Amino acid sequence: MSLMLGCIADDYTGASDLANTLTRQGLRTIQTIGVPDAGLALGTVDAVVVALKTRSISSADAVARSLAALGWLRGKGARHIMFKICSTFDSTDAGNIGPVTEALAAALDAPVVPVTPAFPETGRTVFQGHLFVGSRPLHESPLKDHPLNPMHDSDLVRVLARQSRHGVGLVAHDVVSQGAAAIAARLAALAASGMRSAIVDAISEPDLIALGAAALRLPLSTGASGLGLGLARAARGESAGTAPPVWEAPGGPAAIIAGSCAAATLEQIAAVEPDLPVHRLDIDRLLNDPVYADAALASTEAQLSQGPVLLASSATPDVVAQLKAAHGDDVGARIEAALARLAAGLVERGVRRLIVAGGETSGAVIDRLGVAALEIGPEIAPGVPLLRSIGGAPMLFALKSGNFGGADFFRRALAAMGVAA
Ligand SMILES: Nc1ncnc2c1ncn2[C@@H]1O[C@H](COP(=O)(O)OP(=O)(O)OP(=O)(O)O)[C@@H](O)[C@H]1O
Ligand SMILES: O=C(O)[C@@H](O)C(=O)CO
Repeated sequence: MSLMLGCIADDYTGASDLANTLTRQGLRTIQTIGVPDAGLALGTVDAVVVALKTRSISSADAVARSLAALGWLRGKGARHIMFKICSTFDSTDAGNIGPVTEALAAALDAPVVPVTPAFPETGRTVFQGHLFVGSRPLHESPLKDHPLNPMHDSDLVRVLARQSRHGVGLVAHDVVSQGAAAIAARLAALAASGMRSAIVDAISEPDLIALGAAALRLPLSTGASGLGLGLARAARGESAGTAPPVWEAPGGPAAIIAGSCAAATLEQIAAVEPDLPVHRLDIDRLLNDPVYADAALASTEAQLSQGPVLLASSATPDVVAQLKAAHGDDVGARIEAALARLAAGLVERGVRRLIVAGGETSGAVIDRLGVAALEIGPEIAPGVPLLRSIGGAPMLFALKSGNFGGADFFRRALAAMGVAA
């Protein structure tokens, strides 16, 4: 059986966000962690999202890993490839959205690649090539303070052009609003004039549905979950979707690990603090004192038998800036590794329901736990589904993108896992 859609995601929370959207649009979807081993039983699926951790690595590595994922998806007969990026276009001038898109396009012989991070359900819209987060342009949103890739330019044609070897065009909203045929004609005209990719405006679901129909005729598209919605609608027709599965909650305690410093995550931690133990980690000690992590784990043990526990490195932009100045630019990666070790320690202590906040943090944790693939369950919040591991003793997960979810996200996620907080 060939796949309707083969997707390559540049981080793990982004992958589960896309898998959630595809599932809700009626495509049977699974998320794999990296390129699967030959032994992974796929079952009958319409779409596979291969989750990579390539958003913040060197562009050469990101290209190599994405091409490996492409090779596997083509082996499964994927009819269209979507490269899933962040709805806030998280990247630097060195990449990786441009280099990976161009490498995939070359491998697929794609004449032009439509690119849009629009995801109106979570407030991300693109108009005249400018990305808005809610009512603010990207460069005035909290993304200007991101610890790994602060975003200082809202003009995505300009941002993508700085990362690309070929010209970048724009399919503006006046064209998008005329529907799929008009979008396809504009993309073909841009290709004829030498452009190899184009930012596509989208401010609403009808825009995304029109874009999906135009994009599906091409071999490759790049975007966030809104593009996924459009592609799924086009691939699947007007299907009402499949009912989300109901899973029996595994026994064992629940815990939350937060490595995201996004404004939404900070608010979510504060909101749950009156109801459960919150360990705000001392980053200097976490990075430098070999016994600190063990002591932190030991102090959670008695608490875990009473209810969920939250361990957080999350900090405000001023504290993040101080830590980067004191420890260097790789402080983020070192914190991720420390949080992943803590997550493994929690699992050794019986935790079977785990919520992780932050895409890079989720990548480090899921890799450390050796999860091979994930099934997609009911939606907890827009862009965040409940997940169940495939292979081995099942665990439940929620992998939350930094800026997703309302103030009560952790309570909702725990409830979805059968835990009262
Ligand atoms: N106190 C801190 N100081 C500096 N960096 C931190 C601190 N706590 C966490 N970090 C790092 O900040 C980065 C946060 O990235 P992560 O992707 O996990 O969250 P996010 O960007 O909010 O989420 P997403 O990518 O899903 O939007 C990680 O590299 C993490 O280790
Ligand atoms: O698109 C988004 O915003 C998310 O799925 C994500 O990728 C954040 O890491």
